[in-house]
Parts: sequence; C-alpha cells; structure tokens
Amino acid sequence: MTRAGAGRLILPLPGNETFARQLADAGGWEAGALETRRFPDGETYLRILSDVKDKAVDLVATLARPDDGFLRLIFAADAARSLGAREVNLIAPYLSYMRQDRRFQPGEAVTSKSFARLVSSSFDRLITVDPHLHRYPALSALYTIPTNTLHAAPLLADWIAANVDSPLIIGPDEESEQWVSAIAARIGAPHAVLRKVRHGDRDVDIALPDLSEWRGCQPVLADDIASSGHTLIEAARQLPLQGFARPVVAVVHGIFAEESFQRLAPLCDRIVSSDAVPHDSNAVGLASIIAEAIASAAGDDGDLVRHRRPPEPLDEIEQAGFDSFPASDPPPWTGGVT
Ligand SMILES: O=P(O)(O)OC[C@H]1O[C@H](OP(=O)(O)OP(=O)(O)O)[C@H](O)[C@@H]1O
Repeated sequence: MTRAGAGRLILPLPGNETFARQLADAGGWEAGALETRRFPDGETYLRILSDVKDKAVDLVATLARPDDGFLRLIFAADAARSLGAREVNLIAPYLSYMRQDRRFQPGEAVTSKSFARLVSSSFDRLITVDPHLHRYPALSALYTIPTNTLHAAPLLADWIAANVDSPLIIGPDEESEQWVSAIAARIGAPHAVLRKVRHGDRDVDIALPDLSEWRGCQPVLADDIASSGHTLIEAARQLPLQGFARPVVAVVHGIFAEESFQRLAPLCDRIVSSDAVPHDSNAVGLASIIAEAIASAAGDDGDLVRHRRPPEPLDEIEQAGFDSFPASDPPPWTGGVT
C-alpha cells in the first residue's frame, strides 16, 4: 500500500517543464528532470536524471502533436519502471487520438483504440482533462488502466465571469452543449448552440439559429479543441451577420495548427485557452485540479493491478468500429477528408 504523496516524482517530457513545476509546487512533490536528444540517425536518446527508485513517477506530457514525441514518452516510462519506480503514471492534460473513434471508411485505422492500447501497456494510470469523448461514453471504453477525467469548464467559467460583461456562451456544435451549458450554469449566463456540418479536416459549415433575443450580450465561443481552427473561424464569421460584436473565444485545448490562431485572431475580441497545451493564449491554469487528482489517486492506488483489465482482442475492436458505419452509409464528412 502506498501513501498519498510519499516518494512522488513529477517528471516532465520536453516542453512540459513549467507545467510540471506548477504541479510539483501545488502538491508539494519533487520535480525531476530527464535528458533526451536525437542520435544522428534520428533515433531517440533518453536518460532520466532523477532518482526514481521506489517512487511514484508521474510523467507529464501534453499530447498535442503526439507523433513527434510518443516514442520518447514510452521510452521514459519503460526506463522509469526498469530503474525501480513503484508505479508510472501519465499526466496528459491534452489526450491525443480521440477523434478517429470509428472506421469511417473501409481500411481505416481506429487510432483511438490503437493509441489507448499503447498507453495502457506502458502506464499504470492516466490523468487527463476533457478528452474528446464524442462517441465513447468514458475513457474506460478505451483504456484498460485506471483513468481520471477532469473538466476545465468551471475554470473557464470563472475566467469568463471575471473578464467578460454580459456574456452569451455559444457552442459551435451540438456536442459542445455539455461544456457551454456547464459554463453558463456556473455563472448564470444564457447559452446557445450552433449547428455544424463537417465536410473534411479543414472544411466545416456553421449555421446560426436566431440569437436576436441576446443581441446586447458579448458572445463567448466555447469549445473543447481548436485544431485547424475552422470550427471557430466559421462561427466567428457568422456572428456579426446577426449584429453581434466580435466574440471572445475560450477553449480547453488550444492546438491552433497551421497558423489558425493568426487567422482567427482578427475575427475575435480575445482568445483564451487553458494551459493543457502550451500556447500564448493560455489564461486558465490546470495545475491545481490535476494536482488534486494526483493526490486523490494516490490515496486509493494501493493495488493498481487490481484495477487493470486485459486489453480487448483487436478483432472485436475493429469489428465494433466498422459495423457502426458500413461502407454503404459513410458519415457526410468523409468525402472531403484531405
Ligand atoms: O479546429 P477544428 O479543426 O475545426 O477542430 C475542432 C473541432 O473538432 C471537434 O469536433 P468535430 O467536428 O471533430 O466533431 P466530432 O465530435 O465528430 O469529432 C471539436 O469538438 C471542435 O469542435
């Protein structure tokens, strides 16, 4: 049985040092360090510079652009374990590979399942914030290790309450209803949800319902992810057509790929994000809620093996995904995927 906080090392992957320091400070834990670089042939060198023996090691790695750093993350986990860590956890404020959750066209990899199997095979626990659980009920449908799913809506709500007068919280699509309703309820603001049709990776249409009853309000577009940015760009373009001011944008995961931030910014009054993904727009810190989750998990992790379940057979995974969308009836956006 382990004790909460006893022998815990917060160990950041490159680019996560600031967040890891905040976590360590919030929990009163040791912050560690590792060294990693590329060999001339492109392979990864990795060395853990801190003593991990008998400690609970929390590797901190936001997973935006995961293909660039996933192997070194797995190498770090394996190294920590082989150096005697008593448990190795993944703290991933942004959890990648949650959006390809079905085989939309024949032959596609269901990467959310594959990624979950890889993570589950290397870590004892996963702690993350607002994973994109659109068609999955919970991370336990994917991950075979214990997981903690945290929510940034209360923190975004508090930022909006402190910084925006008369906000109207707007979600760009039906799925965002869960976040915008939670934000609106916390601060007593009205909310509305737009209609989105996705045609491809960088191609969405947004339609506004009649929002005239809230015309005096400051629109605040809230969503879980800004990736290509097209969802928010299209929504921000539509609002002035109904006489609204330029919106404030508040997102949990500000990935802002492909210069999308620069394209979105002129359409907005202000853009803010949580620090789940490091970005200049970060205005809402998550370290305190993640530190609480680590401490809470440490209190009941006496037998992590007890929580583990075996991975699902791959055949079942693939069958489940493809049966939901047979080739004769693909979803509408598959034609425009680039
Ligand atoms: O910045 P973008 O590239 O537009 O991506 C961000 C949007 O994509 C996601 O929804 P998505 O349309 O993928 O719906 P899904 O729930 O079906 O995955 C997410 O909830 C955002 O609304």
